[in-house]
Parts: sequence; structure tokens; C-alpha cells
Amino acid sequence: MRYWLRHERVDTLKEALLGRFRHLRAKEPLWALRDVSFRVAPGEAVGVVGHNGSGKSTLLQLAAGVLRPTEGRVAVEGRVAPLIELGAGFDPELSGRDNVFLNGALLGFSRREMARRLDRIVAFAELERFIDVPVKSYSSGMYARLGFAIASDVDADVLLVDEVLSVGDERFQERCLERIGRLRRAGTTVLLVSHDLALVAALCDRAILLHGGAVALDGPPAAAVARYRALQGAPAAGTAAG
Ligand SMILES: Nc1ncnc2c1ncn2[C@@H]1O[C@H](COP(=O)(O)OP(=O)(O)OP(=O)(O)O)[C@@H](O)[C@H]1O
Repeated sequence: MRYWLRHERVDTLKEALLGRFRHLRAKEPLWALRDVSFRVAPGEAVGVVGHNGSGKSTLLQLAAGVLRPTEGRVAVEGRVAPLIELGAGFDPELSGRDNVFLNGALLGFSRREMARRLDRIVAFAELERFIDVPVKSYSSGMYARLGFAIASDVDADVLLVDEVLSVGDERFQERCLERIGRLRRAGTTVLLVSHDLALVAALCDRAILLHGGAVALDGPPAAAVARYRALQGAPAAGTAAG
């Protein structure tokens, strides 16, 4: 996956003050992921770890179909429930209730089907009092609660979770973990991005460590955690321009 970095800068403070902006614009390619190749078996829970900017969110966005790879191929089988960005898939002007229907529609569910699930979703999110309020007045934790409650209630084959759980309070996180555990036992495939290495070790069968957009290790979570720590501060050659 290649992005373009757009550099913009004003030459000197004096020129800026004089209003003579001389923007230097340069476009630099940045390979957020390169030569990344792996498979996840149905029912497997895989943690994706790595330092800031190593490509984790990009990987999940590719799996969710939000991004298209510049080169190569991403294939995901079954229904995918992406929980990849706070508020993604939510319309801030709509109430929590209407967003449940909106998200359901995005995942291919009829209004009637979502109506059947609504009470359960609201109860899990514990948002009874706020469900008819526009979600723009939700806190980030409330967004995460509703997002997780929907994504984990739609019989997905693949659940993609990107860090969003970290904004929930401790009790909610525990309930999420319990639910992810239950989904796993029911055969759901889980791809989980997290900086919480203990969580990855507890929840995942396997971990993929990204470093500079490349796979530095694909194996047992404990090995990925050890390698992650060893790589602390090591240059990430993989994100070089090219
Ligand atoms: N839309 C974009 N345009 C340009 N570059 C981008 C874009 N999104 C991400 N990048 C770059 O791609 C690289 C990987 O970003 P990504 O968000 O996938 O990392 P991450 O591992 O999820 O990081 P973090 O732990 O900080 O969330 C970074 O160098 C980032 O600057």
C-alpha cells in the first residue's frame, strides 16, 4: 500500500510575515506496507502489533475494503464487521438508534432484522438513556460502545478491531473481551490491532509484528512481544520512499 506524502512549507518567517508565501510542494511516495503476505484461517484470532506508523491501521483498512491495495491482492471471505475507527460508519447528526439501522444496512441487514437486534445492542452498549440522542453528543467511549455492540452482534465471519476498545472503561473492556472470546468459540475470525501486548497475548493464537511496513515476525504472541521490545528504537527501513 503506497500513500503519497505531500510536503508543504513556507520558506522563511520573514516571507510568511510579508505574505509572500512560497509553498514548496513535493510529493513523496510512502510505502505503508510492502511485501506483506499472510493468511488467517477461519476461527483464528490474530493480533497485529507494531510501533506507531508501522502500518497496522492500514492493514486493517485493507482487510475492511476501505482501502484498495496499490499492488497485490487482499481477499476476505464472509461477512466482515469492521470496527476500525471511532465513529466510522456513523452519521453524527443521526441518533444512536438510527445509526444502528444505518450500520446494519451497510452490513446488508434489513431494517426489520436490525429492529430485532436493537434492544440487545442497546443493552450491551448500556446506552438506553442516550439512544435517541444524536451521536455527535456522545463521548468517545460511548461511540466505541455502540460501535462494538453493533459489530459484535451481526453474525460476522470476520471481526476487525482497531484499538477502539482502548477508549472504553475497564468494565466495558472486560465485557468486550468476554464477547470476543464467545465469538471466537463460535468460529468468528478476529483480527485485532492493539498496543496492549498483554491483551494480544491473552486473546490471540498468533501475532503479526509489523515494522516499517514489513512483517518482522509472524508467530506466537509471546515471541512477537519479545521482538517488539527488541525493535524499540530500531530504524524502520521498510517505510523508505521508493
Ligand atoms: N492517508 C495517508 N496519507 C499518507 N500517509 C499515510 C496515510 N495514512 C497513513 N499514512 C502513513 O502510513 C504509515 C502507516 O500508518 P498506519 O496508520 O497504518 O500506522 P499504525 O501502525 O496504525 O500506527 P499507530 O500505532 O500510530 O496507529 C505512516 O507512516 C503514516 O504516516
